[in-house]
Amino acid sequence: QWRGVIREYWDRLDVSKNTPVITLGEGGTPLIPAPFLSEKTGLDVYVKFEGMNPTGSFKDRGMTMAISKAMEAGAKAVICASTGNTSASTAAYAAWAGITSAVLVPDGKIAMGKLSQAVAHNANIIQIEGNFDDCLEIARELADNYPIHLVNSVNNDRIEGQKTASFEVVDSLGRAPDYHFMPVGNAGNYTAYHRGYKEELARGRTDRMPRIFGFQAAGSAPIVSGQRVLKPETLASAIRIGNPASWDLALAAQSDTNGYFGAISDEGILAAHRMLSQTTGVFVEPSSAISVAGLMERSEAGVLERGATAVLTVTGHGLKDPSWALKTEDGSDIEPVRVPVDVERVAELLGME
Ligand SMILES: Cc1ncc(COP(=O)(O)O)c(/C=C/C(=O)C(=O)O)c1O
Repeated sequence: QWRGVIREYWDRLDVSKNTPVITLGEGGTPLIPAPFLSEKTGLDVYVKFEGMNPTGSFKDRGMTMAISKAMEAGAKAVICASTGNTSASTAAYAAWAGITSAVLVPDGKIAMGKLSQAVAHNANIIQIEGNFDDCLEIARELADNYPIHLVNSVNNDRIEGQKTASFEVVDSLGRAPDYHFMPVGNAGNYTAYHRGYKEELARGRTDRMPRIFGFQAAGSAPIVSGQRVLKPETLASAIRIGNPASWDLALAAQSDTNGYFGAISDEGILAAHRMLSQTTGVFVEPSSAISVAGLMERSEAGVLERGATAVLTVTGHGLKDPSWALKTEDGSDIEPVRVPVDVERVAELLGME
């Protein structure tokens, strides 16, 4: 029986018998072989399906640590800025812990699934008339000046919890992969995977450090361009972030992994989203599909070694933002065919003559 990230990796986290373990059973997510993507790229491709965490995104890994450590420090209230998934996770873990949560979200820019979670878990939700970066500035100010604990990924406890995903990949493969692909918003997750693999290397559980490839949406790619994006724009709302909170840490990680940051267009993200769900049976929110788009782009660029092992982290479940699956490539609504109760008609439609 999986006991959640803190209990599974107790000796690799900064916890003690004084740490209350606030958990919803996060972690232990599937590492799914992807034969279609392997065939297409000539690599051995696996998908780490982080949408299978309790609130449907990888944020739960960091939240179990952030809220547990906050409670250890006596916190009675937590706050976060969020494009959506952090707010859903904060609200859920705070509800279980019986403490108050406040979440600041960019007005009108949060996917319905995520908003419904924050509401359902009774968070104090405030829509800020600005973008995620504005929300984070306010959340940091409040945490500095009021008795409320910040649980964004600027809080190292979040990175600590999220590094456990690398441990699970090494547990599953018996070593680190050659390449790891993931989306990048604040770059906390990029930092966390690097930290996890570095620790696994130091404890001799792997003989290699993967090259970590991080991808941003073309309209919101500060790390790729090297400068802050004041008005980030992309349909991938989870990673619509113009001033990454872990920018410096991610650049340090990039140099240690011979890593790469790339940008993908919104069209490329949606094409990858369709490819993943139709060929690999994994349904993710658009931002997560950028890992697949990045794999294809780097494979077509001819920079990936044939036969190498690649892990793609897909960070959020498709049910968070399902509307994109109901639109065709040209953006028109998909309306499934409708017939009367008539078995011949159905047989005909299914081509069963
Ligand atoms: C589905 C999904 N995929 C990728 C990212 C990027 O991770 P980082 O690069 O560690 O920021 C996010 C981030 C979301 C928030 O930042 C938030 O919820 O406030 C996400 O929800």
